[in-house]
Amino acid sequence: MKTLLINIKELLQVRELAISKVSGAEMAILPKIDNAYLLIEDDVIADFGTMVNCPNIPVDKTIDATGKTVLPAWCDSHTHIVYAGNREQEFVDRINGLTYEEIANRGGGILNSAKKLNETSEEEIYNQSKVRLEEVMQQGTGAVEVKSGYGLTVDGELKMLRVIKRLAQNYPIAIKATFLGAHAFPTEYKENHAAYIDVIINEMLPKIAEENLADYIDAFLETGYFSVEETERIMEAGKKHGLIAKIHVNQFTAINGIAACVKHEALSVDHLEIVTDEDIEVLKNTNTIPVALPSCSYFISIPYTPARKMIAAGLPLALATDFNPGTTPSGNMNFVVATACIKMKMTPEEAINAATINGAYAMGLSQTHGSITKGKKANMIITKPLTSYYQLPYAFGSNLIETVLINGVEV
Ligand SMILES: N=CN[C@@H](CCC(=O)O)C(=O)O
Ligand SMILES: [Zn+2]
Repeated sequence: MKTLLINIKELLQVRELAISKVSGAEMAILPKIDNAYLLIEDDVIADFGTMVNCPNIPVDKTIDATGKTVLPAWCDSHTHIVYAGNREQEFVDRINGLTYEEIANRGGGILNSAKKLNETSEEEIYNQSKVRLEEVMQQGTGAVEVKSGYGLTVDGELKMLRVIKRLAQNYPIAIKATFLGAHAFPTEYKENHAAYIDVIINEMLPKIAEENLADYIDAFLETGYFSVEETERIMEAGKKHGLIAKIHVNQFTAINGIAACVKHEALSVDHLEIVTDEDIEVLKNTNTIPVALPSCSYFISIPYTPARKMIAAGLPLALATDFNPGTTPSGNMNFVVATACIKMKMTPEEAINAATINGAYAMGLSQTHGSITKGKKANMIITKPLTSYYQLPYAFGSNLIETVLINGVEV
């Protein structure tokens, strides 16, 4: 099957050579071809260039993209798409003055979602989650990481990971699964953290490895959740089962967690709303990518990740949604890109790099996703006619996407 896109006004994120990520000043550069064509063969990008060199070959389908922008589909490297029910009541409680922390201390928050998840059947969780997955695909996401972490019991965590596996089998979008048993301490382990960590390491992890249910391991490294030492135990145990770390850290407090993640060669450190100079220093010249989640900052009114400071220090930065029922009930990467520009002062070029190639890197997919490169998956967004790609973050409330292709097929 051959599909030819012609007359593309702007073809963005064109990388002749596959790169793994962009860092620091490189993030301001978004290579593009004006008046371009792009050839898709089956599920991969076969060729692209300027219209003057457009091949005159028989194809199965031609898409005329006059006036439109084409760019790689978003790569959302941090989500909790699989959950049961919602937390609308906590949303209203926060409007009425309670904080996220106060709600969590009353048994709400993650423990509220865990209760709902353990009371809901696997089939029902699958049905609720697939609606969200279908929605984010329509919004231009072509690769996504999904975490467990609302089970907090052996059965609950396995149930979540099996749902993620089933979604990966049934949908064309690339899905990476992350085991987040260390998301919160269940009430019965509140006074005995070591015992819950033993359950994670000795009961959950071996079963997850046996069924090959996860690619990565995560923990909520935060004051009141998992300490640096506890998270180190989790990362070490994960590594023994071949699971690389991607860690929630520095959401509310900076407690030297990032240094521990770098020491354990984490692929990514995510949230980073609170970042110290030492945290930035320790990330320099490492393979660990920081991931910012601006719609979480927006939704629960916490600081935004200091992108300017991090990029000025030469660091790479990825953007992701954090789609979850508590702090970010939205998986819309278009909103994330716009909010990064509006609130974090990232340029459109930096934000698009962060949401495509760097997002792909943050879930180990940059060899196949995140740029317009021959041989990569034909995952792309075709916009409505735009004056320029600046409109994507500028017109933040408009749906500017006309078509989404995943593996070369319209979704
Ligand atoms: N911070 C930890 N985990 C999620 C929120 C969990 C929840 O409130 O359900 C996050 O990334 O924001
Ligand atoms: Zn999260």
